[in-house]
Amino acid sequence: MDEADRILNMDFEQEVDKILKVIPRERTTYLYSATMTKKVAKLQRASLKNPVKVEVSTKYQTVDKLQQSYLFIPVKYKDVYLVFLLNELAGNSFMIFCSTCANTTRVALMLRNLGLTAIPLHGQMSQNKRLGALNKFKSKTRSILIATDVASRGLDIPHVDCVINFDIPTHSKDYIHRVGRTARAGRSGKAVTFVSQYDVELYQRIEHLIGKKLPLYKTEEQEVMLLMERVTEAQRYAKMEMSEMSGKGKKRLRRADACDDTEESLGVRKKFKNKNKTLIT
Ligand SMILES: Nc1ncnc2c1ncn2[C@@H]1O[C@H](COP(=O)(O)OP(=O)(O)OP(=O)(O)O)[C@@H](O)[C@H]1O
Repeated sequence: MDEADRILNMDFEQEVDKILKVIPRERTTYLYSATMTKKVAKLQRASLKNPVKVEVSTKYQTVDKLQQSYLFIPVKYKDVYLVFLLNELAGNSFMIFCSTCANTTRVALMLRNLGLTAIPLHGQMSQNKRLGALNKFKSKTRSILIATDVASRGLDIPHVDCVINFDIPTHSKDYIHRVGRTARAGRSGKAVTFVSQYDVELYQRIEHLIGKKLPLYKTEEQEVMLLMERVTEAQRYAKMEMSEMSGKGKKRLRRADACDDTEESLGVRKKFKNKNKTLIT
């Protein structure tokens, strides 16, 4: 059972029970995770007999080649700092994590309005669309994947250079999984976590979990603010596109993946495209 601590959560109760019913009682069960649960109630669900635990380390660790930092910024400037960071680190491929499907879509639209090749991936998309998004990112047709925690585990895409926690993870263990999407198998990578005035406690929990204090990602505020006007305009168009989509979604009889149509050309984007130059050249 891979990502066992997640699979043994009660939200997978029905699926796990179904599987346990059809597999042999006499078996060897292996549970894997970078963050294995110690909760007996959860482990009981895997029906273990005489369990043996093997661990690489007693504390949660991130790899040495992962360069981690954080940005402490007011919540209202998160978008502009994101655009700044993507420009500063241009040429890399990014995984950006958001906490909700709606924010994933919004950020993707906003970045696309600025000419950046961003694609969303979240749980409200059909499996086909999820695979499509993933393939575009894997084949480097898109250099920015914006995802919810649906993409925080298990994905092995070696070329990911940088993980950005745009919304801080609410469960600090998810931090370990998210940043583990880069610096895989001996490669190096970067992870930057956005910390707003509302995230301080959650951030402290993360530092406690990984057992180290991370450095601040250095930026010049004046330089970042130069982007404000263009970002504000891109936000405005993204908002219009979001409401255009929700209208469209209703017409389509609530298709589950309606909010993923960021790839389809919408009237709003066409109007905007001519006005705005690509930020990353
Ligand atoms: N012994 C090894 N030597 C070199 N590369 C390896 C070795 N074992 C695995 N790899 C490579 O490391 C990458 C990560 O492996 P894998 O996806 O199995 O990791 P994982 O521990 O399941 O990661 P996660 O749980 O974070 O998704 C893969 O590209 C795999 O080919």
